[in-house]
Amino acid sequence: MNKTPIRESELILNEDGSIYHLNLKPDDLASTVITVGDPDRVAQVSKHFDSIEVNVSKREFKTHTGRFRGKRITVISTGIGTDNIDIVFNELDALANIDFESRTIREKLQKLTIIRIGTSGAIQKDIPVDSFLASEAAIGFDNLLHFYGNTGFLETDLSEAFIKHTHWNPKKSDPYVVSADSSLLALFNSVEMKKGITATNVGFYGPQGRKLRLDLEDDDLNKKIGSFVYTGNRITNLEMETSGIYGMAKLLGHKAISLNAILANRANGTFSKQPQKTVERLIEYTLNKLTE
Ligand SMILES: O=P(O)(O)O[C@H]1O[C@H](CO)[C@@H](O)[C@H]1O
Ligand SMILES: O=c1cc[nH]c(=O)[nH]1
Repeated sequence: MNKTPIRESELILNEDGSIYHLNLKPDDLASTVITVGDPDRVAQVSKHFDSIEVNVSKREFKTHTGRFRGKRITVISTGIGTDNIDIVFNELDALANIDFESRTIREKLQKLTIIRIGTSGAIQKDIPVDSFLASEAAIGFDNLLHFYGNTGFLETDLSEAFIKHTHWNPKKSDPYVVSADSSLLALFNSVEMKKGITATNVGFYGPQGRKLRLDLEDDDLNKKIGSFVYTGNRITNLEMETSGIYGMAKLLGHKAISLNAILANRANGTFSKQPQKTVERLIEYTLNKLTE
């Protein structure tokens, strides 16, 4: 074990001893963590808690830690995008696995259980708005994972087949595929929960094939993504964080699952008439499954 202290420019602590962006101290973190994109969704989750012991905010990162039916849970907002996932996951892991006094990695590493409750747009006609979908795997059109070593877990056969099928323009990115934690996939399984491969992109408009005033590089991108099938599995939905979450969780040794409230159906051109209600149902579903 390397006991050289991590330098002040790498492990950045605030004056009160909290970690740089999240403003949290190690004791503030529960071993079960729910991540949401929208800071307002944090209170939507924690309003179900019996008690809240931590309430901290900085930038887009809002955190509540409390108890739900006796189980200690942290709920934290990541904001939008895998660039924020890099910050949140490195800092959550530091809180769990680095001794802030000695600035060294702990001998015994803690494995966090991380559940994303997010919103997403389906690209398959048969996945209606207001349904739930668990991401069995994520294909990342962002490039976050390529900045790290030890990525032997990437499912390169799938990404190579995808690149070939879509004639992917390499100027966009080098797509990478990471699978979900299988025990969490089983925990959140039910007839209500659809499953599929989630595509994570670097934007909401052009990168997800949305056209307002701007021309797209490839008008057929979503169709090509939607027609890709690999060993019976298809890409079902688009959002902006899951590939980073799955990749960072695998690199750091944590368990992660991404649960999607489907608010848009891009193939049918529809959007939910009750987005808040659908997200609320997914929150209740998640909290119940965590404590069943
Ligand atoms: O609702 P959240 O969790 O933010 O997730 C989705 O919504 C945002 C875009 O509207 C992106 O972050 C996307 O991944
Ligand atoms: O279509 C959608 C809906 C929610 N979030 C996304 O990223 N895309």
